[in-house]
Amino acid sequence: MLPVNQLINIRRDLHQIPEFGYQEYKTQKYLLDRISEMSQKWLKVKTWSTGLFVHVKGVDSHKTIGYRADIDGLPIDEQTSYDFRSTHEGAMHACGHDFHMTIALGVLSYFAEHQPSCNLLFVFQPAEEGPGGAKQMLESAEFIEWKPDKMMALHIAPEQPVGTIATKTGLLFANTSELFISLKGKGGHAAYPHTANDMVVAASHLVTQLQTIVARNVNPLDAGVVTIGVIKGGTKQNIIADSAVIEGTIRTRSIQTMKVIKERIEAMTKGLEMGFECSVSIDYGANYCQVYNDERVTNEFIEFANKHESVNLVICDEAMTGEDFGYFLEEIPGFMFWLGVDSEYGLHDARLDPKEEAIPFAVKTIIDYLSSE
Ligand SMILES: CC(=O)N[C@@H](CCC[C@H](N)C(=O)O)C(=O)O
Repeated sequence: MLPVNQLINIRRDLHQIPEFGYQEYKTQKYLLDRISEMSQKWLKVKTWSTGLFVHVKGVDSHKTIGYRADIDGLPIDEQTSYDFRSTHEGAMHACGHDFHMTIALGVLSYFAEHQPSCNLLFVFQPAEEGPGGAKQMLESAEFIEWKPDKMMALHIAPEQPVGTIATKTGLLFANTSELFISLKGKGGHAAYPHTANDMVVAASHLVTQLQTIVARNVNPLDAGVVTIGVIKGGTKQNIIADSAVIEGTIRTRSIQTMKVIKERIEAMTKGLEMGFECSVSIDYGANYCQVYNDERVTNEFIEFANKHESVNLVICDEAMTGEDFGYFLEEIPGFMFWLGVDSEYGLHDARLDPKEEAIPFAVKTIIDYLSSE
């Protein structure tokens, strides 16, 4: 296994160069450089867009296990006091993908030295935060050639202590849809509101109305989320805005509820068009299917984790987070789990502070798991 200080250095290097979906050029080069330092005896490396596939030939080539790590960062201005803070202004690894990549490299470097019993396929996937890379990688010729029989992935969990692995069978992460709404009205002088159709007022009404969907239209025994993360409109305090945009995300436990929420959004925007004499367009951006852990494969992993003396196994509840890893699990039995990293601040927070002790713990645990296969 790579020495702990090398793993930490890798994480810190990656932390400094977060890049957005399909712009992960430096990240891809960094990963290729680290992989080129490993023994190549059993490795085959293929780039895919800004991501990578690394195939490790096992002693017995009849079975392949896929291990996926996502590689993109988020548009967040980092507010940590690290001396290895992001060097890319306005970008941060605030969802732990620097951890995910480091752990994958740590596991890969071990199996580059110790031939695994079955084949392994490491998938370094771009654009998890959007617009999504899993579906495209899944459909690629490289993936089809090396298609795994089982897939696994992890995600850091700030709220769990180091040493914890949390997972469950069945639904783990929600169905998601991005939401982009664009409003067009008529601008004008702030002193002449009767001559204009103010899109700041219309957008404000719509944001408030959208909040009623989960409260009034979703079965309380089911669950949904409509979060608006962006509202933009206007150019100056004394000009009535002729346009506005609203951006958000929808999360549901079921595909049916996603349909209900989208229908309600469409009905509300139609009402807004009439009420404010404006035009509204909706774009649902990237949609991710749920992450659904296969019962048999997940139970086998749970059994392994239960027996592993250094693992604190937690059977957790599902979460409304999204993950395009769900697409892999639609086709291939597998599972995802949360890795405890004990951060006071959560995912997508500019102060996210995951504890680096979680990295060697994860590398060792995953090596042990894959070695037991
Ligand atoms: C684990 C995590 O935080 N994943 C993201 C996935 C984003 C999906 C998409 N861009 C959206 O916003 O709907 C999450 O926000 O849950």
